[in-house]
Amino acid sequence: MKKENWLKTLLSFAKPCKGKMTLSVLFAVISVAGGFVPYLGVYQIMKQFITGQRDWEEVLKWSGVCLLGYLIKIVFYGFSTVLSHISAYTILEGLRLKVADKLLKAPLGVVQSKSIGELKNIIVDRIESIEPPLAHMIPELSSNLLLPVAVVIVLFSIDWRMGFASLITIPFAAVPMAAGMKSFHKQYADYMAANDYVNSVIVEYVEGIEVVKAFNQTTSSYARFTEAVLSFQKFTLAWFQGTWKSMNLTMSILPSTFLGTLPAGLALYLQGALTPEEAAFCLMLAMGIVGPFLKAAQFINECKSMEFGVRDANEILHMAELKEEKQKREVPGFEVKLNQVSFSYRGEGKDMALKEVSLTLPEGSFTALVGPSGGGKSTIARLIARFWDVTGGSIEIGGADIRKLSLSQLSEMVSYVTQDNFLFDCSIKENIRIGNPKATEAEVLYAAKAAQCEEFIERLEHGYDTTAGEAGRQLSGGERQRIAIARMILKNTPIVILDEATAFTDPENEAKIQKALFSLTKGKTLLVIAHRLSTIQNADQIVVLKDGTIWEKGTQKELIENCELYRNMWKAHIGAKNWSVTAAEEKNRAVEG
Ligand SMILES: Nc1ncnc2c1ncn2[C@@H]1O[C@H](COP(=O)(O)OP(=O)(O)OP(=O)(O)O)[C@@H](O)[C@H]1O
Repeated sequence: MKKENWLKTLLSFAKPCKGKMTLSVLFAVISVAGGFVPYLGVYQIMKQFITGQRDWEEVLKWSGVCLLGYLIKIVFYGFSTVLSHISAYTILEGLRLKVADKLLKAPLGVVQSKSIGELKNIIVDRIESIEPPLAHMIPELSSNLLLPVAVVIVLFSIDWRMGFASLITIPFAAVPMAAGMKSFHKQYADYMAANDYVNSVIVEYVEGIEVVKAFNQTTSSYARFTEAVLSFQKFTLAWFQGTWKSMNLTMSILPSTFLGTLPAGLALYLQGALTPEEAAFCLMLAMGIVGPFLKAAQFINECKSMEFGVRDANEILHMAELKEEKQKREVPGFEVKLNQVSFSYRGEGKDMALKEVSLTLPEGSFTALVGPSGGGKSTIARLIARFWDVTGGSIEIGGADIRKLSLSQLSEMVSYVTQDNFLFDCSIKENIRIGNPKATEAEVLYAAKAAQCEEFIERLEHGYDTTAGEAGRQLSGGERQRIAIARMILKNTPIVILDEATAFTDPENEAKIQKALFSLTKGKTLLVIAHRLSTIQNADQIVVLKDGTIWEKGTQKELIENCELYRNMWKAHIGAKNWSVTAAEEKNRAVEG
């Protein structure tokens, strides 16, 4: 992966808010300048008293100046903060959109090589962790750094010895600080790795809670979970124990500026080099150096968190993309052709899921893929939908290599319904509308009806407006599949792939859906993967796949006559069907008896 500087990446997303960021810096500087005015005001007031003038008008004037300075500081700090927050959210928005876009453009395998926990960690937590430092850095870091710098400059301008005296604690504090920071980057990287691990184990635990409940009765029996939590706790404790001494020492030495300024101020006053008001002013100024400086030091941690956030986001931003043409291409037909297609999920030429498969799905025909588990049926379907690119050979639609089409053009041509049907947390209606966001209400209802969804949707409390989350567990696997089929019907593409699309549906509904599907897909290039062979017996061609190669192909009649593998599969299917009918009859007889 190409390594890019994290700051460069971050700034590349800052382009739309460059003006706002510049203004934010400018306002922060004005705020710092405003914050310095009260120091000068207090000095003038002090002078009135120390010199014995006590001109109340002067005192009142300088009090007003202090108040004005303070107001300028607050108001401009507010402006700066607002602008820096707007900029931070703009940067985060750009980053999140780019990451989401990247996930769509990357091959599915690359995305799936990361666990859900890992992805959630990057997209939700890491990117979110960039926001607070980003939003606060400009106003806070500017004031917390510029103010001490300005104070030190003023101290030097009053007397260079007072300037040095105010910095006396720095070399002493630097020693323990350097010791504490020695392995900061490595420790932080280890902390992030430990954090990632514990997060991904927690997400895995929550995702697999059903299995945990079924096979382990208590949390502690889920060893991986407890071990991960414990090791994270141990790691953080060890880190804290390794650094608290040096950090506490630094924090106690650094603010003790009086150790330098008090004796120096007194000595210079006694020598006559400083007037009493100058000496008092220097002592007052020296006290204002360390507080902001320590606050600025907190940003070291925040900057690291930002660095790691951007670095991890960068990992996604630099994922390999499926190459695509930007321009739409004229595709004369919808015949699908696999030319010597080979494919390995590992991309290294080993564990070939498909080996030089050549197959034509004529336009408007119905092809079924059958065969033993692991034969490569779903792989063919995924490759046609271009979730991955073929390792060898090519796939054409209407004579055009699908790698030469844009992903959106391909998506307009191909619908792919799988066994895993994800419902987004919006209404059932909106979930169906994903198939075609421009569909009218009537079209959505029509698709739902055709996919036999109406009966169970009407059962839900808010019908079509029930959110998928609300419907949640109320929806069975078969019902979810029917929603996915409704999406496909609404999408209305010329090529349709159904990968075990009705596997979870009960036989009665399956028959109805099949009927609807076959009438709705008439004239389309249809590819069906099914284990229930009775559902595909009328296919124009049935392709038997075994071990990544085409074992045999033909019509149902031809295969029963010529292909022993298919014949056995058919017998097993019919046997299972007869068995289930007989079992049901026996059960009925027992109930009646
Ligand atoms: N995401 C993946 N990563 C790695 N290997 C995979 C992946 N998906 C499938 N495979 C492997 O590729 C081969 C073909 O799998 P495929 O899912 O295409 O078979 P199938 O015929 O559809 O099986 P089934 O009928 O069980 O769904 C199998 O050996 C499988 O283990």
